[in-house]
Amino acid sequence: MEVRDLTRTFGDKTAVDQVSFTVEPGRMTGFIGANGAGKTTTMRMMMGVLRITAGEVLWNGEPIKDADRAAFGYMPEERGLYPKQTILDQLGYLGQLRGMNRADALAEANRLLERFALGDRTKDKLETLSLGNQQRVQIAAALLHQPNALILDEPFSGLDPVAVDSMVDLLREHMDRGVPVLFSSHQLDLVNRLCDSMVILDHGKVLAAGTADELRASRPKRHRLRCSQDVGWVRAVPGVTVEDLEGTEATLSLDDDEARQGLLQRAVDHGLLEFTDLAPTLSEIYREVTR
Ligand SMILES: Nc1ncnc2c1ncn2[C@@H]1O[C@H](COP(=O)(O)OP(=O)(O)OP(=O)(O)O)[C@@H](O)[C@H]1O
Repeated sequence: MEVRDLTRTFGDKTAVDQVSFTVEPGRMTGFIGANGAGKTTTMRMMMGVLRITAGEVLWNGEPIKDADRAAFGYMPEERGLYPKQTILDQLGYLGQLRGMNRADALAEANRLLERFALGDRTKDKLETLSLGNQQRVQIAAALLHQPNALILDEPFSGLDPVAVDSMVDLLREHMDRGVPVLFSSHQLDLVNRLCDSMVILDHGKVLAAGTADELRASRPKRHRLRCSQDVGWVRAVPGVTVEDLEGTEATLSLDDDEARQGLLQRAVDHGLLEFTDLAPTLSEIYREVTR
């Protein structure tokens, strides 16, 4: 699934500005960005529930059609299940809307609800469930018809850790069938743990996209230096930028190999104990690119 130069304006405000990225088959791609970055607007355009101002959405290399989208699983931000209807009834109905026969839809709904520990609540009205459990039903609704792709707007918000794990297990089963999964989240630790790839959006623009390793490789390398003696001298080494320095330890970055050589030579004279590369966490990358 690919979006190319996708743009949406509201009046004179550009909410999504020439956004391009790809969601690979069988991959979980995290869509991250601050409130108002444009994630929901992008997903709505991908699902065809919001008009595209410019750009396009491609599915298997071709402009996407409504029939393709009908086979997708979508969890919209506004959710949209019926509070007063019983859980099983509405899942059965939603399955039928997606082309399943009622018996198959009910059987699959029962199976999913069982997996989410809601097997004894199937005859209850949605509104009688806790918010986290309503969320589980929403997820079941998106997965019911063995979707070809999944577009999930904040699917993990409000879920307890056990529910997150059972949802991830379910999503992995779909990914194993080659389904591309795009999900938005504010929970960077979760995105770090779950995603093969990520897209960082800010003020409607893609700031960075790729696998965690690609994103790490694209950031300036940082190092930790530890010596047996005070390391205040590092500030004077050409090509070294000091980020943090305390006594015998410093966190720094280097302009080039020459700077590395110069640093290490002096470090040996000051009792070098440790010189390590620091891999940035996703949170650090996120903060750095959105700064
Ligand atoms: N129907 C609309 N009319 C006018 N402006 C809109 C509309 N929908 C979204 N916007 C604006 O577009 C921008 C992007 O909003 P969007 O909901 O896509 O962000 P988001 O990244 O999903 O945020 P959040 O994480 O808070 O859900 C915001 O400035 C928002 O106010």
